[in-house]
Amino acid sequence: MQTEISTGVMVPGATHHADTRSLDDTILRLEKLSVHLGAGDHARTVVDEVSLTIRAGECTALVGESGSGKSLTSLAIMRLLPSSMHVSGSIVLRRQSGAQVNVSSLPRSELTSIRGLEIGMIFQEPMTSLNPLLTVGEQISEMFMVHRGESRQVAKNHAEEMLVRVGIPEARARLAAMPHELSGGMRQRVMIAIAIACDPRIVIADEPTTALDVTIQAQILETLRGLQERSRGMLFVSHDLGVIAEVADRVHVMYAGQVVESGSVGAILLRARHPYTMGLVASVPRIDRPQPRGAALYSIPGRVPELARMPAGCRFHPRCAHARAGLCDRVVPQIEVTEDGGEVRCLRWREIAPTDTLSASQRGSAL
Ligand SMILES: Nc1ncnc2c1ncn2[C@@H]1O[C@H](COP(=O)(O)OP(=O)(O)OP(=O)(O)O)[C@@H](O)[C@H]1O
Ligand code: NI
Repeated sequence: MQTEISTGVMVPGATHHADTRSLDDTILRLEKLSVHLGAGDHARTVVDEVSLTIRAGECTALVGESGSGKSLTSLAIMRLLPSSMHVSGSIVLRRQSGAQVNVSSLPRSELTSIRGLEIGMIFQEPMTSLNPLLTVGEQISEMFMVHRGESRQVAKNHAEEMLVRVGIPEARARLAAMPHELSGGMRQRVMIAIAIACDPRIVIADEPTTALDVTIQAQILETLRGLQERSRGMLFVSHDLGVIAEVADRVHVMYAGQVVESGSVGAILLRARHPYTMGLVASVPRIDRPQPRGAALYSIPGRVPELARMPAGCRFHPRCAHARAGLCDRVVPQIEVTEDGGEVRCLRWREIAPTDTLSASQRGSAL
């Protein structure tokens, strides 16, 4: 059932950022992208009408707990979903030629002209995405040989340049290294080199630093930030709002397959409106507010619901301290646009929004 009670402006879909920037900055736009699993009576929607924009020079982030649909959203863009899934909605890509295509309806034969060339992808675990039997030089060179038709020697020189660009020392010698001879951080740099070799205008990074220790994580984030200065746009996926705060310009918070809030990174961190976002913010360790020794960080009680047992009304209501019986357990909240151009999917956001999320979290766990 759809909502009949409105606490504010109702907006179908999530396409109305109060944004003054030129539309020409847009490289990729998801319009109500949904991912469906299975067919017939057993069909389930695992990603539900996600709309977002990736712009040149900007990093758009997806954040949310495990199982919220972040990876499926990025795999859908790359057309890498398992065969048991299909999508609805559109994935509009402005190609380097200027032509617009809907990636979701592109014939398979044209996908090689998108992957690597228009969109590069970096995954969490480089060991599973790198070929263990080829040197890193061969794997980077292959991008130039396949996509640009370069000779082996020219491609090798370009591969060396890429290693330098992603901060790998002794690049010439490293070309001959096998993936297992490199540290986790170096392997992730190789993955980045492969992803950006053909200068794609979009890079999708799905948990690119999750497998790395904190120091290396910071270095990789620094490298990724450096790559963004140009006309490239990034989609950055992470469950860690602390990492997101370091790289993102805009943030979309996902819960149980839906975007529940979006906004600038500043608005999300300082003026979260959705109780779920407030919980995520309160669970980020803060350098300027050290935890008392032995004190655990706040964590949101409960778990993300299973697909087969999606709660009625607001999907978050069973975990929400602000949920009101008779309302939140009955009425499905729609996306509403906030005055600062953000979006929020909560029936009570106007009543509960604190002036400052930090003061809310400082008050303790009472969200
Ligand atoms: N191949 C699959 N078959 C069936 N269900 C799947 C498959 N892959 C993912 N799912 C389900 O879809 C939902 C979203 O998964 P997804 O991997 O996108 O989550 P995520 O937000 O990336 O989580 P994580 O932080 O753990 O990577 C989950 O409930 C998951 O169980
Ligand atoms: Ni994931």
